[in-house]
Amino acid sequence: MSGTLILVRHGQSEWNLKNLFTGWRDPGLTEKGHEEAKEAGRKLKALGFKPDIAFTSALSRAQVTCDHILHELGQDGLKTIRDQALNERDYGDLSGLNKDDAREKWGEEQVHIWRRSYDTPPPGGESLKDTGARVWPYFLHDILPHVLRGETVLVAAHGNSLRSLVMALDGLSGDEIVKMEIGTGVPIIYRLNADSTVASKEILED
Ligand SMILES: O=C(O)[C@@H](CO)OP(=O)(O)O
Repeated sequence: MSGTLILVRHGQSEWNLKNLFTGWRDPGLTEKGHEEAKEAGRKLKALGFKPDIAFTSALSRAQVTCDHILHELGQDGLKTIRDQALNERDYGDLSGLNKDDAREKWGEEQVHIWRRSYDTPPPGGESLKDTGARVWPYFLHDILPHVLRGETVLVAAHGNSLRSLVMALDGLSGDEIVKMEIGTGVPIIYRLNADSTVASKEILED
């Protein structure tokens, strides 16, 4: 067995609440979102987790979530690396549009394909496959070596950047990933084997 990888999607953002496609836009967290992030930190603390390093995206909702978690853990100031490789999937022309308005305009099925399919990009944006093509190499090169050294690594990122990571870690197919959702502020704990395969996975839901 090697180390531990803790994945957390940011708490609820202002645009999650308003039901807008967000992607690379940069809204802040709602009150509920701040609370979800703190609660994630409290859950991790109760279980005795103590990250050695943290990674987050270039977007504030993930960075603030990361800060809240580290604060709850009593680890303010822990080395934290911010990189846009962990950003949310770029929603292209859909960014800023209301998801219900989009369903009315293009139909329920088309919008679901843009939101959840593996390889169909939204207009002008990234598919989950495109997202994985930047998340996975970054994970392999920058994050995984820490886990394989036996460290505990916190990654605070986004629904779809984390879906692409979970897809690769769990070996899910393009069909299986369609049904997979990641909740805001819900930690996912992976223990990895020395050969980087998954030894165990636990989702810290309420
Ligand atoms: O708008 C977004 O960027 C994402 C995550 O909030 O939305 P969806 O769940 O529709 O992929």
